[in-house]
Amino acid sequence: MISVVEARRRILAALRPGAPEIVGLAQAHGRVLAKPVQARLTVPPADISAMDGYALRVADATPGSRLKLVGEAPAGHPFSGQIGAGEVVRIFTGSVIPAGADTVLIQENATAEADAVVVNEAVVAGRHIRRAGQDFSAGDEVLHAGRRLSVRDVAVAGAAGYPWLCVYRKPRVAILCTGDEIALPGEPVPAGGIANSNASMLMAFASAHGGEPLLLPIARDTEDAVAEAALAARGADMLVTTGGASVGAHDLVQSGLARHGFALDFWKIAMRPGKPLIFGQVNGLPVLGLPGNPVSAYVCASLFLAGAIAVLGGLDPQGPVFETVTLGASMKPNDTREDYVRATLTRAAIGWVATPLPVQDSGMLTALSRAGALIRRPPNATAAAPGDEVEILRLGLS
Ligand SMILES: Nc1nc2c(c(=O)[nH]1)N[C@H]1C(S)=C(S)[C@@H](COP(=O)(O)OP(=O)(O)OC[C@H]3O[C@@H](n4cnc5c(N)ncnc54)[C@H](O)[C@@H]3O)O[C@H]1N2
Ligand code: MOO
Repeated sequence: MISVVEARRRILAALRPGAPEIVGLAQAHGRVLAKPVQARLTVPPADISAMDGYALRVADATPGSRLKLVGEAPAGHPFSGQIGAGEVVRIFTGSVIPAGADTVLIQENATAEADAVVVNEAVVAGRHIRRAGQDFSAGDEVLHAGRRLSVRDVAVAGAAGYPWLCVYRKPRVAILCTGDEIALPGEPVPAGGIANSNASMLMAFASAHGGEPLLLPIARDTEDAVAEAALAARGADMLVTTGGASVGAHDLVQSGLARHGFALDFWKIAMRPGKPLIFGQVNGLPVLGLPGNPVSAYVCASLFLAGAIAVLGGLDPQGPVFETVTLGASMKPNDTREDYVRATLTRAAIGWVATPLPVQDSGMLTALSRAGALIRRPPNATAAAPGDEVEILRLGLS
């Protein structure tokens, strides 16, 4: 059995991002930039006023002086002339500073008359002026390729003059649930059967991590059904299966895929839950074979599928982010498998406290849903006591 770290390394090393595509700016949110954004515009485009008031020369702005009003320049309508000695132009926030002016007198510090303005407060040179290019200049690389675009990045690209962006395609994640006993939620359940919770869980998971989920029909426990489903997955960027990963006579994922020349990379990892994880390729399509137990499938998705979707979507490989918190209850020594223990996460005076849930069965979805974190127990970890430090993977919306 290989380690969790080695399994992640092998999966991520086998994946390449799909082709880039052009999408509208708002749709680019959450996508990974395939080409850098070089500003088409300079922002601000010229020296502009940050306030409503008057543009003038600082030398004229002595308190009590009466200056001649020679024009008005709203934002978007620059003053075409030049400000001379003793002159002011009415300006507004966003107005281009007229030629000849070197400062701004805010309107609260001036008295407006019909054709003149009286200065009430002294003014400092350059005050309230945003300089041309203060944010960026045309040609500057304002967003680098490989960046996952935040809402703020979308605003930067808009300001830089882009109506669309070139981003990596959302990875298409085909999801295949196997088993004679499962039925889609809402459909009649066979005797002794259960509702297929893995399908919707993995579809939501794939979407939350930037993928485009495609649900294949359930494959019953025959090699034929699995082989047929593998054909249906052609065109996807990854096939994720659940169930049929273990050693039972009805665990047919590998043998079904073998009909199409399945090239196994690894099977079985030193992890609990998630031991029977499968990874390989069928005709160049990466296949991640998750265990059927819903908790095992989820934990494997968190540790491997999230990173896989990220790489397929154009991001650099990166591991899950662990935090160190305080343990809330004692834990027994661990065996040779890396353990991911479902735990509640509470905020106390000492900081975050993770307390293992009493039942750790890998079929217990309610415990998984109540958990706020997975405690990572390294292989062969010694017994732990309340107050010890533990590493956790926080469980958020996904
Ligand atoms: N003799 C051994 N038996 C098992 C071993 C082992 O090493 N030796 N490993 C165990 C471990 S660990 C796991 S994990 C499971 C994984 O088995 P499979 O991937 O083959 O999964 P199934 O047997 O098909 O199903 C397991 C369990 O999960 C339920 N299931 C399956 N699909 C779904 C679904 N889509 N939605 C909800 N629940 C699902 C299924 O009904 C079973 O109860 O194997 C152990 N056995
Ligand atoms: O590894 Mo299984 O995934 O323990 O339940």
